[in-house]
Amino acid sequence: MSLAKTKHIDQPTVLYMDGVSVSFDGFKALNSLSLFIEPGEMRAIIGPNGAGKTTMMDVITGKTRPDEGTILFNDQHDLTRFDEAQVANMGVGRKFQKPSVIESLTVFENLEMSLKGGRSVWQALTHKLTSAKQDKIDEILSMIDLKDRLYEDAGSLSHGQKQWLEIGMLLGQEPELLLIDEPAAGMTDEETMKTAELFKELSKKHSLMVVEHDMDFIEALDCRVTVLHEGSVLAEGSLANVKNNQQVIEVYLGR
Ligand SMILES: Nc1ncnc2c1ncn2[C@@H]1O[C@H](COP(=O)(O)OP(=O)(O)OP(=O)(O)O)[C@@H](O)[C@H]1O
Repeated sequence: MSLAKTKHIDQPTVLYMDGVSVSFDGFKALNSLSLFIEPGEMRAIIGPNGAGKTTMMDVITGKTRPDEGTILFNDQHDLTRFDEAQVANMGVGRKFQKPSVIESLTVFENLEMSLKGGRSVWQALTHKLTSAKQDKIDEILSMIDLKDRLYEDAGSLSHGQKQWLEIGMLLGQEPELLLIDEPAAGMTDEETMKTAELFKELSKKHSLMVVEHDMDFIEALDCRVTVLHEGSVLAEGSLANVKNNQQVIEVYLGR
């Protein structure tokens, strides 16, 4: 039986999770979680502390193995069977909350290092990139708006710029699905809105799952929202829709 036959919906999905549960010492961090993301979709995930948002990203990316449930990438790869490196290679990129750019390297060097396929021995010896790789770096730089900081150390960038650089480094891996954890945390209002614009641009070519608490940012993303609570989906819909949901107000927004 092909894996796709285990799906309970007909439409194509880039990410399909059904009945996913994870327990830590008897406590269910994920409790029969089911959600799916369509190809090319941007989805915001919100929910109170401890709702299971990080654990959900951990099971998608092969960091944590679920006790039960189905997780499919592109309707064909059963992600529960692979480790973190394999899932990343398949095209699922993850950005943790804290930027992990190498501060002593320049913006260019950070990006160069992140490119898929790395550098060949010849390129490393001659310090030359293939024109395809140079084009890729140019494309990423325009996207993250760091063209004029190219040869400066990443350590000299603002917090927001470091986050954008790290997103650029993820793009170097050419992921199909990006999982991004609290990108707006610590950003100025201006950086937050610029990040929303960047994500809208990214969503033209990638599918995105964005975990965030900042409601202004989520409003600017203008996408479907899933509310997690106690390890499962409490509500799903437009932001306006979930904001008016009485249960969502009680467990999250009304606090
Ligand atoms: N390795 C672990 N061992 C034991 N309990 C864990 C572990 N990881 C997570 N938990 C528990 O599972 C629940 C869900 O945690 P998780 O970090 O996924 O929530 P979250 O929605 O990401 O929260 P936050 O918004 O605070 O980041 C929490 O109660 C947490 O304490």
